[in-house]
Amino acid sequence: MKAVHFGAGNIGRGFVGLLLHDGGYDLVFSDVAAPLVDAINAVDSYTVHEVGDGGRDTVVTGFRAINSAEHPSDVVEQVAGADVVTTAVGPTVLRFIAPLIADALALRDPSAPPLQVMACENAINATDLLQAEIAQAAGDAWEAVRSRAVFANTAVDRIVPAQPADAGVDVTVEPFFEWAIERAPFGVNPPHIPGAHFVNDLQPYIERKLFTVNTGHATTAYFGAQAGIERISDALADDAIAAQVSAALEETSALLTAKHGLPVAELAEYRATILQRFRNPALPDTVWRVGRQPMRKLSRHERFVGPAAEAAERGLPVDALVAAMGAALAFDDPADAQSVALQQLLRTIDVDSLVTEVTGLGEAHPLYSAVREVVAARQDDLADD
Ligand SMILES: NC(=O)c1ccc[n+]([C@@H]2O[C@H](COP(=O)([O-])OP(=O)(O)OC[C@H]3O[C@@H](n4cnc5c(N)ncnc54)[C@H](O)[C@@H]3O)[C@@H](O)[C@H]2O)c1
Ligand SMILES: O=P(O)(O)OC[C@@H](O)[C@@H](O)[C@H](O)[C@H](O)CO
Repeated sequence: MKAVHFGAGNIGRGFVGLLLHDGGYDLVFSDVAAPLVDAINAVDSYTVHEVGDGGRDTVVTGFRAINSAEHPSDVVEQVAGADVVTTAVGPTVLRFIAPLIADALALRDPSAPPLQVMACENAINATDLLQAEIAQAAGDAWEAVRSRAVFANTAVDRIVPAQPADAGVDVTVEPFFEWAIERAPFGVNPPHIPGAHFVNDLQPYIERKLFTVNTGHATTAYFGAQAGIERISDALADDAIAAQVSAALEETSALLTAKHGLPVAELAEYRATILQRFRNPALPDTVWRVGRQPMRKLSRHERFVGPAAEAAERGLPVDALVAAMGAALAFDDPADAQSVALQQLLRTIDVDSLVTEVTGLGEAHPLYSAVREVVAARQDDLADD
């Protein structure tokens, strides 16, 4: 069995690749970072180090990497003959890999079992997005090739921090992981991924994950950055920040209960586990990694505006989520292109244009005025500087 995984970065090597290896797949990583591709091809194995309570080392073997920028036709050929394709490139990069998958479907033996495609990104229905991009790339050929692949949305959860430059291909991760995958698209032939679980309805899983793990993580990062703290575990050790994070997560949990009927006690336990994971002192995770790309994180269906908008529509509280958005607006990392762009927008466009452009909220939305207030406050702060 063969799997092609796009994006040999932190989660790609430290989680998706690891579980595919455990499932018995020969692994082909595809990436555009030449030094990373070379480093992967220079070794026969790499180690995933789990740090923290119960952590262990696992050695991954049976892989190679292809630079898709330099050798796109090699990647197309590998995908055409693969059983599984996964991605962990970031939701905004899916459109760049879609043409390769579209070309591979055109090349694929029509009598072969369908290629099983799963995007493993932090976004709602990322695989649907990838499928739409592949359809667009295939153009008129799509109808003829679409039956050669099946597409399943997934929710992946494991904290994999940025790796030190001297780590080589090895990856340091937390011990916890969860991978929920839609069952229906595979019929009677799901991929063999030990540790993953297949579910009938992914929406509660992906929303519980994105609106708890990622909302809480980002809230920690943005308040931590504002307080001049580097590490996520240190930020949560600050009582005031921990209280802000808990308050934001109580709001998202209330929404998850109202929307999906998730039990209150179960969500309280889920939140406690997550906060414990963030506090893992052995995990060298930073506010800069977790806060990266603040404009993506502040967009309409993401970890802040997504749950806050639905909560506001239901008359549920949103104050803590809006406060966290205020902290996100102050995230100022010169090394992050979106942070730089956001600070520039805050300085140059009017408050209503900014709310609409960044959050996608219309003026009539019940969340609009609260978000407008934190944007205006941030603009006032910048004007005073
Ligand atoms: N790190 C985590 O804790 C974690 C956990 C769950 C989900 N995720 C999600 O996984 C995705 C990747 O995150 P990450 O932390 O591994 O980031 P990362 O930056 O470590 O890895 C992304 C990789 O994608 C590669 N890439 C960029 N463009 C590409 C292209 N066109 N083709 C092939 N490869 C390309 C990059 O070179 C990089 O190696 C994101 O969507 C993220 O939200 C991350
Ligand atoms: O990857 P992002 O930028 O969407 O979010 C940053 C972190 O919150 C994220 O990578 C988490 O570590 C991960 O989602 C845990 O499963």
